[in-house]
Amino acid sequence: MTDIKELLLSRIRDVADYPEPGVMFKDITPLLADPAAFTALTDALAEIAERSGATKIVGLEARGFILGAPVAVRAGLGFIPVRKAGKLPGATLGQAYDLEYGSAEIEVHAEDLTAEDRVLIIDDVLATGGTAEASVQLIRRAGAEVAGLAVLMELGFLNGRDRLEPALNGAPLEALLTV
Ligand SMILES: O=P(O)(O)OC[C@H]1O[C@H](OP(=O)(O)OP(=O)(O)O)[C@H](O)[C@@H]1O
Ligand SMILES: Nc1ncnc2[nH]cnc12
Repeated sequence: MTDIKELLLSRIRDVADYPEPGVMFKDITPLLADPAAFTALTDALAEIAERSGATKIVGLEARGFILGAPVAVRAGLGFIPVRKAGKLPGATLGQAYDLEYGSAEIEVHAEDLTAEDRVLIIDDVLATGGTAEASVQLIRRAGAEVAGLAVLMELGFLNGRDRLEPALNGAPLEALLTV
């Protein structure tokens, strides 16, 4: 494993049985609190953004905002928030989905994405892939192209990649870490 991967992994805390029994929660707050690790993560994701040819970064609420916003600034791209339903004030498009621990709906401002846009989606964790799959569908319905999806960590045992790959339709899924 590279030094950067070791650094990132060492700053992610496992919390058993959160938010419900049977879930091993991957807590990224120690990583965010460490400026060297947070900078290394931002740089690695910005490099993926530059390679992808993306014109915009979409971050998925809430932890995808924390990672996606500095990446957008670093890569010189606009940042578009995909929020949980009911939080955006303008005209929205929405998409329902299932989570490892529940179900939810996400929304985006319809006017934020156009047919000219190539979007890199950023989030912290790929678990079942439900959130990511819904975001891909949402971005396509908004008329934009999906340049790829980048996450800090993929939970391989939940097979989110298998669920997501048909929706990605050839666009890359890049995970800095896989556990
Ligand atoms: O692959 P999935 O099974 O869809 O799970 C992954 C999603 O779950 C978490 O977000 P959560 O909905 O818990 O929201 P939060 O970031 O607001 O805590 C995580 O940040 C991803 O967005
Ligand atoms: N196990 C997990 N840890 C952190 N975020 C998650 N989102 C879905 N499953 C998760």
